[in-house]
Amino acid sequence: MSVRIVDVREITKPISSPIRNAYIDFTKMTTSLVAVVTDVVRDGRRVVGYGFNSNGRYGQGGLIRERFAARILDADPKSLLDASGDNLDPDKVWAAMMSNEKPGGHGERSVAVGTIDMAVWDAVAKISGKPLFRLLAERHGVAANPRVFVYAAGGYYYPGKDLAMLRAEMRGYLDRGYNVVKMKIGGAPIDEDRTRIEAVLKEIGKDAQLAVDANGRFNLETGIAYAKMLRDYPLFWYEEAGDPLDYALQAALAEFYPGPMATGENLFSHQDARNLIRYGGMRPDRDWLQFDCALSYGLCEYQRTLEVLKTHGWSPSRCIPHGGHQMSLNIAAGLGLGGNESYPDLFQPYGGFPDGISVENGHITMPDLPGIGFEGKSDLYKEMKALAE
Ligand SMILES: O=C([O-])CC(=O)C(=O)O
Ligand SMILES: [Mg+2]
Repeated sequence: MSVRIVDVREITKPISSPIRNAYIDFTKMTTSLVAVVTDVVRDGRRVVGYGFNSNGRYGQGGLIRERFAARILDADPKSLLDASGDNLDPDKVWAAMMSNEKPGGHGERSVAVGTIDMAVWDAVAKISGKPLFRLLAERHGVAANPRVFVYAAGGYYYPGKDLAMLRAEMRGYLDRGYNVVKMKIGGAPIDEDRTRIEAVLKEIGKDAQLAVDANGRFNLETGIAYAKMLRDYPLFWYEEAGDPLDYALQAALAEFYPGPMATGENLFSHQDARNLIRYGGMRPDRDWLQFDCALSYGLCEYQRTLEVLKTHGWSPSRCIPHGGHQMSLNIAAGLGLGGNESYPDLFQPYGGFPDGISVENGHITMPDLPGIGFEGKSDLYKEMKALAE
């Protein structure tokens, strides 16, 4: 059977909203939607793999069109196949994309590559006729676990939002079955953030736990001041206190914050992840790693990151990726991650779960849909189909 990538399409879509974290607002946020079109037909339909670049970085149309899609389409189709010749080899497609790219200084090419890589894995799993999480578990010789922990991320700042609205938002997440919720900090003075945190803790009581996210805003002094304030509360985690690349700051914070900390969503390669593990003082018994494959060269690279973690004594169960997309849900279910982020009210239609999947006791159960499962989410699939079918 011949398998050939006949086209790689990209369109940049808005995912804008008036929300703000401590570092950016999302009024102009976009994402790249990508389709990898193959010549394979399954159940009477052409197999198309889809991907998008999570959130927080902008659309990558320029890089995708000028370099990464072009290299795939220029490659000898046979050089992209696995040993059986019956399917694509994601690592070979990845290598074709990255030919003539120097190491280091990852910039945003990791986002462009991660977006295409998601679409390639979607196509590969669809050609195999399997859900991606089952294909991954088979490849790694581990048992898949379709039940995945998810938490509700929100608690953003936005114009006119008062404590009652913040509390109502968090109550809404509990009502939908979540038992861990997340809110932003660092976008207001520390006393105001303390009041916001206390309001949320009062609202959620014993029903749930609260994580807080500073989005890399703090210098060492402010990060420590917040650590001293936050350690009064039983938080699920204290996230991204300082600049994502300031490993010494992250390490210093551990002296002031005995509770769990989380970071990694803005580290875009296995080399950066390794530096965090080597120099960031992260503690494998309690801290959390949030690398998002869509932003960081995709699942081919994420598997290398998991290898790095293993070498340094970290379990994949300490990873709860950023981004709230179905790709990371598949990795979590297939390779035993600790769970995945979700944004119940944001970044639609891109984030979230297939239709009919509900959160129960902070977990969802993956349906057995071929590929990543985008076809099961009708609002998202409508956008995807318009690009390629
Ligand atoms: O506000 C953002 O950029 C998203 C974020 O940090 C998260 O989901 O952890
Ligand atoms: Mg974050």
